[in-house]
Amino acid sequence: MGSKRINLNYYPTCPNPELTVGVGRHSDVSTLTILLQDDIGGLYVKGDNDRWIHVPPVSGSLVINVGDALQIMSNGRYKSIEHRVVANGSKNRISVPIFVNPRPCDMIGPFPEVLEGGEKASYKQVLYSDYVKHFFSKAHDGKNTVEFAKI
Ligand SMILES: O=C(O)CCC(=O)C(=O)O
Ligand SMILES: [Fe+2]
Repeated sequence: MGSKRINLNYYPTCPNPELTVGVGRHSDVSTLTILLQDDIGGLYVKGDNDRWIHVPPVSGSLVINVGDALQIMSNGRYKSIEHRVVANGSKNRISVPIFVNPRPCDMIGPFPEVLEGGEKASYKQVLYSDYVKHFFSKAHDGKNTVEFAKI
């Protein structure tokens, strides 16, 4: 299913990383994101107790992040991961995320198979392009975008 989008992210050295937002906290709108990062580091995910956990670069490995579309389609079984990027004080950083997305024209909502045992839907059907438009209509705001699809 769907469309793929590849971004090439370049984070130049930042003399005052503590005063700068690399990428603000957000969850991706994808189903899954496959991320290649170089050896600099700076990606953090939100863990239990709202603690930020650094995702250390591991040579030859990819980071797989769950996105909002999969959270919605799985009726919350899989939770999208909130993450952010902190700039580096002495080195440039590059990352290459591949966002595996539904197609813009797809309606997304909990899969019928997920609800067939009588589970109540937590999300409504939304046009994926509307969901993405909503995401880009505002500043990054943690996991608030998914509220757009909440019942
Ligand atoms: O640079 C990274 O490690 C992550 C970038 C990111 O979160 C994004 O492009 O959505
Ligand atoms: Fe992201």
